[in-house]
Amino acid sequence: MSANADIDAATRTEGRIAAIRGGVVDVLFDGSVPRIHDLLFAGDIALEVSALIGEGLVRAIAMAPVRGLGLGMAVKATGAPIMVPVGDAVLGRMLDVFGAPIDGRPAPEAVARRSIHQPSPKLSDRVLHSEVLETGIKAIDLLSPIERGGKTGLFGGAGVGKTVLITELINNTVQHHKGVSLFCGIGERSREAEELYREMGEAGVRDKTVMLFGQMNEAPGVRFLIGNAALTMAEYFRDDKGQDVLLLIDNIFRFVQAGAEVSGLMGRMPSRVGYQPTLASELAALEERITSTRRGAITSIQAVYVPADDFTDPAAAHIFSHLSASVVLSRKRASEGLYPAVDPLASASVMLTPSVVGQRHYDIARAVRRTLAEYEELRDIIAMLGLEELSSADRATVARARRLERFLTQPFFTTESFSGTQGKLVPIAETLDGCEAILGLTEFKLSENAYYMIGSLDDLKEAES
Ligand SMILES: Nc1ncnc2c1ncn2[C@@H]1O[C@H](COP(=O)(O)OP(=O)(O)OP(=O)(O)O)[C@@H](O)[C@H]1O
Repeated sequence: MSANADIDAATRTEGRIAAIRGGVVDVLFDGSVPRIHDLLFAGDIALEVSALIGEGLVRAIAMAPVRGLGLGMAVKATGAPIMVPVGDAVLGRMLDVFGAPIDGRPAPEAVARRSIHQPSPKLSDRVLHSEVLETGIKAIDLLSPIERGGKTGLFGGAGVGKTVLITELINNTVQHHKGVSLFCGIGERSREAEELYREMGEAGVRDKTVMLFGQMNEAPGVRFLIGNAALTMAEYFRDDKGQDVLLLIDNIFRFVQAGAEVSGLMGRMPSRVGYQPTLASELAALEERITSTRRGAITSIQAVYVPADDFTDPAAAHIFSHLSASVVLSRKRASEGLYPAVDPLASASVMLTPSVVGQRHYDIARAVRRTLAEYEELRDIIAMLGLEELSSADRATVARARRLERFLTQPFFTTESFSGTQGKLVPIAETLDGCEAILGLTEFKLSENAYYMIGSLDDLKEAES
């Protein structure tokens, strides 16, 4: 090849649209061909290269509705992937997948930019913590303690309280968190984004928080990549500044769903239950970046929508396998008004061992679970024969279990406006004392309802007097 041809190829970075199918655009380059993940522009519509077909043809995903595009239109290759701003300048801001502001304020100036696609840390760089992040939420701290530097999932079907719980966790933990917090909204309602931005401002924590949104009205490409954009910013705080990062994601299921949409648009054959064949590797690529290294920790809390309340759903099952703690929200509890609707038998955490939480906590948590499990078994008998047919020991178990169930409900700060009850933060020591006292009850002077929506047992005493 002559030197001339080389120069020619390097400068000829313009292609033409060869096909448009939904949000997928094929572009033909007759000079140098862009690489995977390169950013292209057709007018002002951004496209990300996601497959190289051969003979100059690349397949790209549109990051916005493709209205106005036509065959033969010119496409510019930028020669680089999507780059987002990193650094302290993004703190206090609400940004999109390109790191552009969506809070109505000017773009952060003079900032370094990094590609949203980064490898995950090497296995040898990763560290394991065995420290618990206390949330002040009784049911979680007792039964499914959150690992500092680990990944926790909040699982639940539609409308069982995932968003309320994640907002409450922000309220309870962001203020006390020493490092920075990052909120990543994927595929949820835009209204929730606005509410959160306002709440963060009111709570006075916006200055150490970054909020990124790729909401449900946006293109699948945006929803698919917004998590990567958030992680690039989180990695900067972890690796360059050595800070601890609290990463909240609502909702990681929407990432998998966006991947399925992209896969369908790309013409790939779907796999189990209609999901993309690449589900496991796509999810692992994102989840493996959420790790703690010697330089800093990323603690992530991820809301996980469970389609049709089916926990065997491939997306839910795959997400589950990446987590160190899972808080499962149950529809049955929500329908009984037992909020937060944490299912005590299905929720679990690797932190719940005597060596991490201590023998007493471990024993109390087991006793609570056992009592509730026994009550579950007795429910059928009660339904068929009535409570009177039970032995007095079983009746006492039922009485204790129903009081425990109610004691594990809690008024939230974030629901004050519609529940009318003041929110309560309960230290784990008081949760343990309360559960221990209820487990030891032999006489039941107070009604079950006395235990409903209180903080610690001290509130009970107030109600008594
Ligand atoms: N802790 C709580 N206390 C009182 N009410 C609650 C609580 N959690 C949830 N709710 C009720 O349940 C409703 C749905 O909660 P939320 O929006 O968090 O559900 P979700 O699981 O995120 O739903 P979706 O899948 O639709 O996003 C709330 O609007 C509220 O009425």
